[in-house]
Amino acid sequence: MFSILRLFVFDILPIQLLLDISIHEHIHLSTVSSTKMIQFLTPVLLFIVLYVFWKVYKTQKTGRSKINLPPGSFGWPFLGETLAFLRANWDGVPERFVQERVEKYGSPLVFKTSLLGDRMAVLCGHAGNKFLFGNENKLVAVWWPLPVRKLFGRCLITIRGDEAKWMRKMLLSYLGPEAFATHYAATMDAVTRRHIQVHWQGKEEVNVFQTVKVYAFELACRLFLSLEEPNHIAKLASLFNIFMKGIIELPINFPGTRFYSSKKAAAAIRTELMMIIKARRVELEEGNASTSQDLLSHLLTSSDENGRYLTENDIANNILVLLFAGHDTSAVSITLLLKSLGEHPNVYDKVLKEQIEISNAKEAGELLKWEDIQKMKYSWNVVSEVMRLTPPVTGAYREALVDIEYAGYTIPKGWKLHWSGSHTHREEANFEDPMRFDPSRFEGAGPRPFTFVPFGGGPRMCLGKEFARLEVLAFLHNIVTNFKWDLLIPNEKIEYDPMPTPVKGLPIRIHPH
Ligand code: HEM
Repeated sequence: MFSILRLFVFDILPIQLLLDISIHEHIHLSTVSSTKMIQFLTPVLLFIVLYVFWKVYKTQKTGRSKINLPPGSFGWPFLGETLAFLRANWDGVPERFVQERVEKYGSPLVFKTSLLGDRMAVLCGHAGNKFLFGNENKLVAVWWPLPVRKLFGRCLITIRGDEAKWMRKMLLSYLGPEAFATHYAATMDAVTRRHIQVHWQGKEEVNVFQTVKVYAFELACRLFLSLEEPNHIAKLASLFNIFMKGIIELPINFPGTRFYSSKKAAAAIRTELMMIIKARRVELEEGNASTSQDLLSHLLTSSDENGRYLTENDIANNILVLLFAGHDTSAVSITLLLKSLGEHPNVYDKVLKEQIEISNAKEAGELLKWEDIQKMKYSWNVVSEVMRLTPPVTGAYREALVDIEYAGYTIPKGWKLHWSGSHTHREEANFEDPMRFDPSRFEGAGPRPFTFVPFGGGPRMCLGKEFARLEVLAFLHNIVTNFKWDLLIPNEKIEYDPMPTPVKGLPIRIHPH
């Protein structure tokens, strides 16, 4: 967690840029004498001190300016209110940061703060979500912290405007509901069955999070790249674990830092992906692969209406993003789902009943179809209630493209904006008795628009929503029809790092039916 803090603190100062530029990869510290070291560091430190003073001056100046900024506080110099924000996450109640300020400033629709090293406006509640989701590319644009932008290169999440719209359309032609869900339900079911056979059957105890992380990665490798060979997947998975560690770190590209290792791992994954891409191109040309067998074939053979294709680099970078965005999110959702079902046996019984009805209507051994997924209504309400109480992605960020007038205040151009699903999902105004676990909230018309936003909304809504829905439901179907389970640590604490996970990974004891 301290790595996140360090990232945020350092992100305030462009020290990382300085270090990135001035400490070249080939300088080995051991060969530099201490005098030389002092000579080198003195101007660097001087620069930092001057920069710090300049930044304080600028922050205070903005605070005194005539612009009618939203209520709120920029907190401590440099740190802003990042510590309070992180503390709420560490305590497992991320919504507290927003709630305390909403109460303090008299229920505003927006308040100002300083987070992640930037001045920021937090837009509260469903009105804030509606405003941000509805103004993408007009008043606001998606924004990710520096290490993310540096590590991923040109891909969907690091580009904006028309180019991003085009790239999204290309990816959605595979991942969208019509294309994806209708064709890939059976493949997902087959992979899930195999996973359960290998990792669950014959076991007495399972650590859910560790196990479903393997499942989510294998599934993505299968559906994106048709990779099945266990050693190949394991090699990619281990590179991926190193890569993930640098995403929320100081972007110092120097041997020994996590960012450096992450960048190297990203380069190795890209090399691997490029080899797979090139081999596939040959297979497609020789008729040894089908155009619809997976995401890769689809992207290599699909063009837009003007005949424009994604480049091989674009494909490699976007597959990297999809593996990143779709890996832990699904694993977290499944883990929290199993936790809730372990805590609410009556809900488990109803889910089991629904899933057995679906199984009974099928031939022995027949795989799930899209129509079966459509029948899992109660099960999806349960998943939705789990994501309402503990959204795997607590919120996201945007950047103001112009000065924005909102709720009677001005949010200056360049400020960052934050929407918080974890706060909206627990507001009394949106959900009666919000802390109660109650899947029936999603029956009928369900929650009001913009009050339930686990996948975000608008043009930047989660691209993998259908993938995630299918994945979680296919897993749920197979797990409840095979097992019942007890939680080995009742009320296991959830920590956010940055996604919500039970602190011990949810160890359970499983009982086959
Ligand atoms: C339960 C699982 C998941 C949850 C809760 C989730 C949540 C989210 C949220 C909240 C966003 C929007 C962030 C924003 O407003 O900027 C997002 C974006 C995204 N998600 Fe997911 N996600 C999940 C699974 C997946 C999967 C399985 C994939 C890939 C197959 C995926 C790919 C993406 C991508 C590429 C974006 C960026 C879209 C863009 O910027 O245009 N997600 N996700």
